[in-house]
Amino acid sequence: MVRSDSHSAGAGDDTEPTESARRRAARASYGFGALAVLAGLALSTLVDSVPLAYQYLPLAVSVLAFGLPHGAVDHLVVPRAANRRPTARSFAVVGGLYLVVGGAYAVVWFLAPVVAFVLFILVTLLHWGQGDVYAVRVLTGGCYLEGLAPASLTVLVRGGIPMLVPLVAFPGQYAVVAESLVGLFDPGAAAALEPIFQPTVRLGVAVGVGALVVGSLSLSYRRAETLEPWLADVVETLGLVGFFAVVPPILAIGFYFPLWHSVRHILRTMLVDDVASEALAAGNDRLASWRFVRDAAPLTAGALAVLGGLAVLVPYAPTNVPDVLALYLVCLAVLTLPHVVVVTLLDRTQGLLVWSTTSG
Ligand SMILES: CC1=C(/C=C/C(C)=C/C=C/C(C)=C/C=O)C(C)(C)CCC1
Ligand SMILES: [Fe+2]
Repeated sequence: MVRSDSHSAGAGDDTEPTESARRRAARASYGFGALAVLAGLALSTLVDSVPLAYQYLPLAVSVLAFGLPHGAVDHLVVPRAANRRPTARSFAVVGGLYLVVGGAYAVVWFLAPVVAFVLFILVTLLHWGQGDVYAVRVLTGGCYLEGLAPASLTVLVRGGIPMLVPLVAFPGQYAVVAESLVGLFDPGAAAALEPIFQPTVRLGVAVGVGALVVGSLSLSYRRAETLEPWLADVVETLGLVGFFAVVPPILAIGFYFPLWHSVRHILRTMLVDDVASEALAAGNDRLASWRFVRDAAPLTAGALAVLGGLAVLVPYAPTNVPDVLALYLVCLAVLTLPHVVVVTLLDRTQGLLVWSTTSG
């Protein structure tokens, strides 16, 4: 099931991008990440005077820029990573997966929106954590994440920061967003979430996230052979904690989702695409980007059709900007569950699945 070269994520076979492509991707991921964090921090100093509706702007832009498109090449990535040509069958498998898993989860939103919302937070936590484990291991070269314990802790830390720090720091806005998502299906139901916004629960969450950060970074420190990747991990982790503790969450997620999570995944898809990877290695970012845009365009349109379908089907159609963005988030939720399956298969194909590594 797992190839023998799994430790080095496929090093030495011809599906592996050249080292210079990987380094260029790493630099781009740091650049966009720093942009997200610094822009968010800079803007958040002005945010008190900016109407809430404008805080939704970056999230709205992510519909077309990076966010929604980042999953729109899911039908191509696994065959490409395995050095196979995508076939009609592989398209059908991914299409069927989206239909069955996404469809079933959409039904949960209609029948039990509070359960669906909590699931959304948990799935996002695992998925964003999973994405950052890839980035730390492959882009930053953090070999210390091989093995179940350090990788799982880093998943929880990197995904827990965007999903849980805002709950501690901005419970009011968190509750408003939760209400607007759940309210598309059942306006009264969100009251069931009230306990999670209580001070004692938030204190527990804060202590838990703090312990995970300290535990995870100390374990990684002990396992790191060289200090540099670990230091980069520390800077990113603490930078994200500060970012989500200070920047109001709608704005924060609006910067993080496209410019951090999505950009990193898009770079990953470029590295498994021979043409884009060679272009990156040659410094031809335009060609690499064009390949991605071309590959992602059809299913980005498909995702917009899902958004349109949901707009028609939800019992309480959106009437204002926050509700439209709530609808977008529900659409993301439904598309993300099958996307997580594809990314997990990609992890497995690249020998990065935490429970398939043999060391540690
Ligand atoms: C906007 C927002 C929230 C939730 C955002 C989520 C859960 C986004 C998920 C996006 C995904 C899964 C993208 C695909 O990779 C919170 C945390 C409730 C806090 C208030 C602002
Ligand atoms: Fe993703």
